[in-house]
Amino acid sequence: MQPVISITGLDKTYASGFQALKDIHLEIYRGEIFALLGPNGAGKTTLISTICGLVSPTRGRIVADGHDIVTQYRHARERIGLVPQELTTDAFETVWNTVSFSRGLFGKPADPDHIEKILRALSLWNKKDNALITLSGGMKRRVMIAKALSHEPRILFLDEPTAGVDVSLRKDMWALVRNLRGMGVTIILTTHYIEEAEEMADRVGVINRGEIVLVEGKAELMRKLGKKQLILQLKAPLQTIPEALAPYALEPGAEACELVYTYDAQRGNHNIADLFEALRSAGIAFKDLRTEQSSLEEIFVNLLREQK
Ligand SMILES: Nc1ncnc2c1ncn2[C@@H]1O[C@H](COP(=O)(O)OP(=O)(O)OP(=O)(O)O)[C@@H](O)[C@H]1O
Repeated sequence: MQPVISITGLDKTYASGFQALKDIHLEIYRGEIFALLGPNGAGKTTLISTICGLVSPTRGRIVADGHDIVTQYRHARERIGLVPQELTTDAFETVWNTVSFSRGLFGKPADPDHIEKILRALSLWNKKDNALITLSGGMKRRVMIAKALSHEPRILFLDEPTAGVDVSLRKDMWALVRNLRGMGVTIILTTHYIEEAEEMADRVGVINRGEIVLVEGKAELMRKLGKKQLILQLKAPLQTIPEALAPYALEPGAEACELVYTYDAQRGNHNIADLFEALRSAGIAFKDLRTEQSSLEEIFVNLLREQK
């Protein structure tokens, strides 16, 4: 796949001496939704601010849509739209003016048709003459996205797009981001909501203490690291687990009659047929069963634990 952003050997040390990014190598592919996931203070904002040219790299190189972000800053920046965490707008300005003005800042000629298209796509068209101060929080956030899209960037950064946004609005935002990808925009979002990465991303990059710990397709990540559990509901509670079942490392479940078998979902040889046979031989009958797969949340927590 073709990278739209290539980062090689990127370090960032702030003036305070604090090293916020350590030897980052990362490629973002054209047309994907990439979620940069990490705990507070991991370096997510520093990384996207560096790609957007707002923070200068200490070492390393970043190329955005074919342009070096340091030596060809203007060209690189033109390709990029950034929706920052904080809403930075003039509260008394109208939606239309805010978005149109932003396009002008990039030296692009006025294009009312384009502005109309994005306002409609973001369900803001009927608010175009409203002052920002009269809008709800969710609408203001959408204005920030419209602003970032006003100069027709190929790459859109969303820094914590749903921080402090309630659950139903969060779902609207996810649908919106998918729509934007449908329009051909590559999307990089930062989040510490695992649910958000799980819901939206094609690939997930995990950053912790300034280092990229892992980059993986979301489905692969879940498949690779996800443990699966088979939960058997027994007909009668077990006092002890018979010796013959020891190889399966069975554990009692949350309910009295439950027995849990944990296996690696990726491996084909997880012996479930053998387990059933062994249960039958031991005279243990079950009336129902279900499987559960670990979520990205559990995977993430385990990853960070391993790193310590
Ligand atoms: N201007 C600065 N000078 C010194 N240190 C900074 C500066 N900006 C950020 N840092 C530090 O760099 C680290 C990474 O911060 P950053 O904002 O990139 O993290 P983050 O992953 O975006 O966190 P959050 O999820 O809380 O937004 C933090 O320890 C932060 O205190």
